[in-house]
Amino acid sequence: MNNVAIKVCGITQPQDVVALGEQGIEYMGFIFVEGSKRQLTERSCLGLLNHVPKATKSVAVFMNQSLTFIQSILKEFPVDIVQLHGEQDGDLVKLLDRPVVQRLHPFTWLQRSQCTEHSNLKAHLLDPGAGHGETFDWGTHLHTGVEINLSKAWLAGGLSPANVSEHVRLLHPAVVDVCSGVEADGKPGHKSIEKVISFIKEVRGATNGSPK
Ligand SMILES: O=C(O)c1ccccc1N[C@@H]1O[C@H](COP(=O)(O)O)[C@@H](O)[C@H]1O
Repeated sequence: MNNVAIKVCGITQPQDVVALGEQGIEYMGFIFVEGSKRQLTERSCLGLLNHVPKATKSVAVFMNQSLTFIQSILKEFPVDIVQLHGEQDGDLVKLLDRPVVQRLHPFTWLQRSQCTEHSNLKAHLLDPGAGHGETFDWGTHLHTGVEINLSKAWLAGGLSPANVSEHVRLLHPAVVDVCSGVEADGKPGHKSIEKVISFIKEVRGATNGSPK
């Protein structure tokens, strides 16, 4: 089986960036969504990006925000990838000068016809929710006879150390993306490194060891 890369999202603490870097996480996500419990400001982000190792790609997450706002953040913070999480964000993909990961609800992705592709679209992120740990019942759809190939897609939605290996074995995504499932109890934006280590172990155990 091909291996699967890991994105840990919703990081707000410099010490978490350092610890996740030491664990060799491939993608780290920073949330600029207004109203999110993990929302970063221009100021709070400054101290975070400096600690991201070269081998790790940084991802800035936006949802239903203006092009002007997104560009103003990108000007200050040279992140590698933009994640557009809103259902209404499709038109922005081609206007950004960075690779874009575009979130789609799994139902939308399964209908395929609605998935317009642009040259800077890096991947679709299949997620039924927005950082609330909401899961999707992929099993039901796998048994309808419709071909499901997630090998280029990123997968999120309530992933955790307890369920990630079954998702990897069942769906073989390119990247598994986790936010709330590896947080310290009752502390949104603060990662539990024990949970992250256990998540990594489950992902690597379900594949061959290193990322794609
Ligand atoms: O985490 C948030 O607060 C958030 C807010 C708005 C849009 C996206 C958000 N998080 C993203 O949700 C997925 C998965 O989250 P979870 O593992 O189900 O909790 C991840 O891509 C985050 O970037």
